[in-house]
Amino acid sequence: MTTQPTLELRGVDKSFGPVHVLSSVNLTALSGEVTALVGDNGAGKSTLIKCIGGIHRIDAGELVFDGTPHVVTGPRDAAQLGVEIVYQDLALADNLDIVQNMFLGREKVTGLHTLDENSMEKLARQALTTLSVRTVRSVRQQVASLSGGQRQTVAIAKSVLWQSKIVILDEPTAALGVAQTEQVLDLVRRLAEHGVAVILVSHNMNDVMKVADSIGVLFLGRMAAQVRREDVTQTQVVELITAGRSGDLGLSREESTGAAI
Ligand SMILES: Nc1ncnc2c1ncn2[C@@H]1O[C@H](COP(=O)(O)OP(=O)(O)OP(=O)(O)O)[C@@H](O)[C@H]1O
Repeated sequence: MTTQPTLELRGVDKSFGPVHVLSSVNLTALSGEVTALVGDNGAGKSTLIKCIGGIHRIDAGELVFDGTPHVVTGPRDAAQLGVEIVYQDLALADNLDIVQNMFLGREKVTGLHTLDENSMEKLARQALTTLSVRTVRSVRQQVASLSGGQRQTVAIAKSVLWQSKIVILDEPTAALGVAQTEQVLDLVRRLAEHGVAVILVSHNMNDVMKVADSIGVLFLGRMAAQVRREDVTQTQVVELITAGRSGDLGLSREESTGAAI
């Protein structure tokens, strides 16, 4: 039985003027799975996620959501399709508390046109509970007082609150210590277990091998291969990242473009 991907990229091209950044990129992300997106500096990862998030328009190819091709016209359009990107710098407002951050720009109001604090507080707490988050003491805590791991937790829980279908995490553990990294990786898995298609952009091979179900490797703007995690060793993934091919896998750069997952 084949499962319909939540997101599929088919032959995506993107250039900036004369700079050809993405060439014929294919990628598949399934609901309930973590799809890692890896590649060396400048391979095109950020450009790719910005294309999915509607920040860049693709030049050619298709973005297919739940089986239907869609021209993503901007970030708002992407959000309506259920895409949420959690950037490394998080874009949380330090001077606001957790509830205010989770509802920023999308506040709930009562019939009397006042902020519905009770309902927002309840929903924020529910989102954290859904992900079994126990590290945050109060949803009324100011974000400035949270640790790096707790901030990631809030940013990820926000995607649960807004029922995102595709959550793209950009280097979520880059600034974290060992214990907090473990907590965030657990959270990434739980997010996928809730049926979200998670795309994890990471340079950290330990993280990738620990949580990914599938790994897409970009090499100089081409998808060198997308492979199941259980079918590869870390060494093979590193080879794909650095050389665009892995002899052991029998995948050449040309042959493997769009390789089956
Ligand atoms: N707006 C732009 N104009 C011109 N070139 C760009 C633009 N954005 C990205 N590039 C180029 O596209 C290539 C891919 O960059 P991108 O940031 O997508 O790579 P990356 O894989 O995310 O790298 P890193 O891991 O270092 O963040 C780079 O050569 C970069 O210089």
